[in-house]
Amino acid sequence: MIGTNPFDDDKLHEECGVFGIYNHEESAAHTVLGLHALQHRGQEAAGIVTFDGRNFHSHKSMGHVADNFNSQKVIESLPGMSAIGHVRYSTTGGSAMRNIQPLFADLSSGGFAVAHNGNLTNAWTLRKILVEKGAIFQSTSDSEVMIHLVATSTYTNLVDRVVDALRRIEGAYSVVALSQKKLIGARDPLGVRPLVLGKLSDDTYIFASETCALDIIGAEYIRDVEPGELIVIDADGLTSHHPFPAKKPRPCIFEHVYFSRPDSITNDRSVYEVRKNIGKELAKESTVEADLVIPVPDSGVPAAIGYAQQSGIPFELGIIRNHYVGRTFIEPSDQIRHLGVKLKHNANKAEIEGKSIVLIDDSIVRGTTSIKIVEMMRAAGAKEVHMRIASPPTTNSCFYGVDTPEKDKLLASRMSVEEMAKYIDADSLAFVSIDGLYRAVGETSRDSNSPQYCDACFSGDYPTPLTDEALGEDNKQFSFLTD
Ligand SMILES: O=P(O)(O)OC[C@H]1O[C@H](OP(=O)(O)OP(=O)(O)O)[C@H](O)[C@@H]1O
Ligand SMILES: NC(=O)CC[C@H](N)C(=O)O
Ligand code: SF4
Ligand SMILES: [Mg+2]
Repeated sequence: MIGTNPFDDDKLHEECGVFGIYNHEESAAHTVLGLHALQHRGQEAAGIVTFDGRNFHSHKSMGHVADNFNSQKVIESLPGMSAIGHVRYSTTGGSAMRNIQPLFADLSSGGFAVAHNGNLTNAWTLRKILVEKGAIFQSTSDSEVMIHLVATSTYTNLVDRVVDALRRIEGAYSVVALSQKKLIGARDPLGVRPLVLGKLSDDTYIFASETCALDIIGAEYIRDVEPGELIVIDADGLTSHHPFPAKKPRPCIFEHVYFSRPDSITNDRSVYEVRKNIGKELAKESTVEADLVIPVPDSGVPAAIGYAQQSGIPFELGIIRNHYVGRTFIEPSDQIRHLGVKLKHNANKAEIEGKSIVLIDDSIVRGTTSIKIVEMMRAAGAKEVHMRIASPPTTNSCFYGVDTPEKDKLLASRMSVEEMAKYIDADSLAFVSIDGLYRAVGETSRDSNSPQYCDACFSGDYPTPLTDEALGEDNKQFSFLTD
């Protein structure tokens, strides 16, 4: 027997993207496009489940959407007028075939598929209870707990059973679910992860993690699914439910900093505008005399534009990015990540040589990117290299569906800002303040009594109980097949 803990891998973790469409002749093809637009949220694996009025169909694959859903044969294997899809970056349960979503099960009420973005903070605790009662789990993913809770709920109607299941889970979830008759979209009571509602025609509805997935299929953005809201779409149209006690929302502020695509609207705000605002706040808080503002592409670009506009220092592309390399933050080993930074960025020497530069990046996580980029700028002849970061120091891990490694691997949890500056060999280093970040999203400051966003990775203030985490690793051992 192999003794491992299914909820403890040392893989890197990030986001996922979800998509759902109801009542469209080309539901699978639209889902492929939607997932392609959400590819930045998860590049490990992708999956689609459709329903054709009689049977469910599924295609899942490790890797990118464009590489695995690119043939007519695959699309034809997914017939039906409704579909849900998922792009995955694992947070709980390894990067394995059996953890690819949507997850599917035959319930007493019929087929049921679920796609989940987020991470449940009591998944292990619930799983243990369910296994003791005889549940046979098929995956090591936290998301599967939801299916078992729906399956074993004593309510008779499917929507009640879903609500019953969601009431028992803690943590973050934006889910889309598909049954024979219904497409369901739901967001956790705090609305930590995003989910939007769109429309293609009078009775063709769409759910997606971000509005960029609506744009790609020409759908109209209607509104965000509200925190704590569950929307059911079926032959009778759309019904909205608010089954949880009302809470002040705490959407993830890191979506604005890094995760969402800049052309998306998240929490009613343009991600691009917010990123530019963060750059402006950063310039106000941490001015420096320099010849050029240089973004660390891609994610540092909007903040660098804001910084340049506010400071009046010219903006130049001093680093060129190779677009055929994925996001380094989410590559699956330290070695590859280190190599990734070199493969990905190159100095535009002609611009850099002899200049004092302000480098702008959105975040420092492990410091892998910063250390290489500063070194690269110096090798290209930069006179001075000042680094400015468009988020506060990332000092805490995320338990809500985003890859931040264990706390001790986060550079800012181990070092002061001065120590980090030395470590990355920058002439100066500064981060935007937490209030500066809140100003950038339109608030006057962070309300410390009742924060408007989840910002736990900067503040350590987790908005939900961390039930599994509190048990400690030693108490969470399971005998389990490795992924
Ligand atoms: O301190 P680190 O551990 O290096 O992580 C932080 C870096 O990772 C991300 O970029 P990434 O290269 O992943 O993606 P991007 O191209 O979207 O900016 C982020 O934008 C930072 O640049
Ligand atoms: N990043 C995510 O949202 C992942 C969803 C889910 N927790 C999984 O690991 O599959
Ligand atoms: S801990 Fe950070 S990354 Fe995670 S949900 Fe909260 S703000 Fe977002
Ligand atoms: Mg980056």
